[in-house]
Amino acid sequence: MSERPPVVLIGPMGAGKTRIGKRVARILGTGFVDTDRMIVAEHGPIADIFDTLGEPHFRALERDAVARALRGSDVVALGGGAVLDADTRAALAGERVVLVTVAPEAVAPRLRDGRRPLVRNGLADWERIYAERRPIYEQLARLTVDTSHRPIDAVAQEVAEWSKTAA
Ligand SMILES: Nc1ncnc2c1ncn2[C@@H]1O[C@H](COP(=O)(O)OP(=O)(O)O)[C@@H](O)[C@H]1O
Ligand SMILES: O=C(O)C1=C[C@@H](OP(=O)(O)O)[C@@H](O)[C@H](O)C1
Ligand SMILES: [Mg+2]
Repeated sequence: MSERPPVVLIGPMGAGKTRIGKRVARILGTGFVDTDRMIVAEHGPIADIFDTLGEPHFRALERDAVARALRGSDVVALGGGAVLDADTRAALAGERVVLVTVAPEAVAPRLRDGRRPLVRNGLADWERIYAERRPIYEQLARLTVDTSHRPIDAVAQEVAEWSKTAA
């Protein structure tokens, strides 16, 4: 566990935050935390939380998970909507925040596993949600990497190298 604030991956659903975060941590030889995985471990599948308790309840669980993850983790992948929370945005300001992006045509096959309740009705919803959040992502990010046409390993390597030089 590191004394410095973590490297934090943000960005739209299916961009690769979870996969890349895990690889970055492996390259750096450090720990990794995914806030969605914390929520699933503690409260069950995300789709079930949305269906039974609603999105506001999920966001409250997420806010709590993010606050814990940011304390003392090395690499953290957030869920795509975590930055909607003002406390989370304040905590991320000026930190080593990486925006992971992807083009609609590349993300479409990645969203078909049915685990993301907000995009059950298809790509148009993904595009609308991304457009709404894009200004927030871009304001917070100090590095942007696109995963549409590059293998996960190459992107992870770039993020790991950058994280060593970023104060
Ligand atoms: N170049 C790539 N970079 C990142 N993820 C990719 C890439 N190509 C395919 N994927 C796939 O995209 C899916 C979504 O990745 P995930 O890390 O869960 O995204 P997020 O956490 O941003 O929602 C995974 O199944 C992953 O294997
Ligand atoms: O963008 C969002 O609002 C969400 C993104 C998901 O995480 P990923 O971005 O890792 O898919 C997950 O937190 C939930 O389905 C809601
Ligand atoms: Mg994820």
